[in-house]
Amino acid sequence: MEVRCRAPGKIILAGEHAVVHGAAAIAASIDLYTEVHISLRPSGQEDELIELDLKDMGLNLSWPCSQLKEVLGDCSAHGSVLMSCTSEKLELLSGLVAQKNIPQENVQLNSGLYAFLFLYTSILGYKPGKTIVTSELPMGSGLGSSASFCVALSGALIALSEGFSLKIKEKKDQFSFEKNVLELVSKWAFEGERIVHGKPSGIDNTVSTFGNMIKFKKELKTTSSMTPLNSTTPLKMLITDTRVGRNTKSLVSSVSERALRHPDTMSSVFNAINSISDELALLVESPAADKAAVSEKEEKLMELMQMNQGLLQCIGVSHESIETVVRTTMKEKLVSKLTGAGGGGCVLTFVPTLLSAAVTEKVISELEKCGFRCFMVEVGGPGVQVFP
Ligand SMILES: Nc1ncnc2c1ncn2[C@@H]1O[C@H](COP(=O)(O)OP(=O)(O)OP(=O)(O)O)[C@@H](O)[C@H]1O
Ligand SMILES: C[C@@](O)(CCO)CC(=O)[O-]
Ligand SMILES: [Mg+2]
Repeated sequence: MEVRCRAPGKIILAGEHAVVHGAAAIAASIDLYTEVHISLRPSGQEDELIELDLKDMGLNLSWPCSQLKEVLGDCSAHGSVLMSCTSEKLELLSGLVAQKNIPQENVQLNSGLYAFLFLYTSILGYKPGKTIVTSELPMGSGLGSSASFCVALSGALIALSEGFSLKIKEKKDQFSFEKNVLELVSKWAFEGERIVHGKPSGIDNTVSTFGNMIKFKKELKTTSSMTPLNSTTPLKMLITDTRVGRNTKSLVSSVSERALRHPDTMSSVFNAINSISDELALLVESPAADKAAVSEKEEKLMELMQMNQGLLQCIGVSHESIETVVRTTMKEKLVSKLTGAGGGGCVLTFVPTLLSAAVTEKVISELEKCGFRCFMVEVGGPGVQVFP
């Protein structure tokens, strides 16, 4: 039995970090994917293994099923029985990963490996199998690499878990999950994200699962709310990867610490970001009948992105490299903001409909001279997809 599943990365148009503290945020999927292929091996043989092949990194790891069972104990694994990783279990998982002597330059991978072992054994138990992962997303750069990894993995595992029927999509060589199964995929991925991030809001796994553009709000006491948005005009975004490494977990906790030091001030900033997301959601869905209306809409959108970037700087998650992108693009009156956790990573630049190709090329060339990598993305494609 085998299955292939892919899930997209994302951009956040407004509201990152504030969303962790209850503000609304707007995110959209992009056309860069993480793909997970799992083939199960027949059980009951000797030397059964759970293997993980991280193709992009050239890392091939495996754990004997018997060892995993001995360390993690018996479990009644099933895709429909959602569970969280306890701190005791995380400790056991870290022991299992530590034995693999991961090269120092890949040490940031550890949390992804804990998430892999947790999701695999919680959903499929100790069934032997080989998982191959490839990704088009730069890892740890703000484009949701962790969420797309967790969503693609959870999707593939659930597709292989007993009792889940997949619906064949008309005319496409592709399967889709029923809506309630999609919700389950997103919830499992959230449990994986908790291992990677510590305190995720859930926006990244939600947009990677459902795709398109969403407005997301984490209700502090109950569950989260997700509203799909229908953008009436195409949004073209230039992404600049500053190549400055950062880690979402530590950036999220640095914002929480600042919020503890200045509760009233930070709460006002989060409220302001919430208003930006509310306004942006209305704006993207508002009709724009002619060129003048499109330009007016784009001006407003750029202003909102600019204000959001200012507030992100104010909560301490910008970075010299991000400010360089903001200044460089501003020379051509283009607005940029960080996306995802900030601290380096990727920056979004809105590309207005009427911007000439010559100006776009000039901006890209200046950014690349700074050592950054630029690429265009399609905004708002499909979410998780599963292939037989
Ligand atoms: N393809 C992958 N294979 C294994 N682990 C991965 C993969 N992609 C991401 N990860 C895990 O996720 C970590 C990066 O997650 P992190 O949340 O810091 O960045 P991001 O998701 O790219 O950005 P953001 O959360 O700001 O959108 C990696 O260090 C690794 O542990
Ligand atoms: C920084 C953050 O707001 C977005 C990361 O893409 C964290 C989260 O919401 O989980
Ligand atoms: Mg992440």
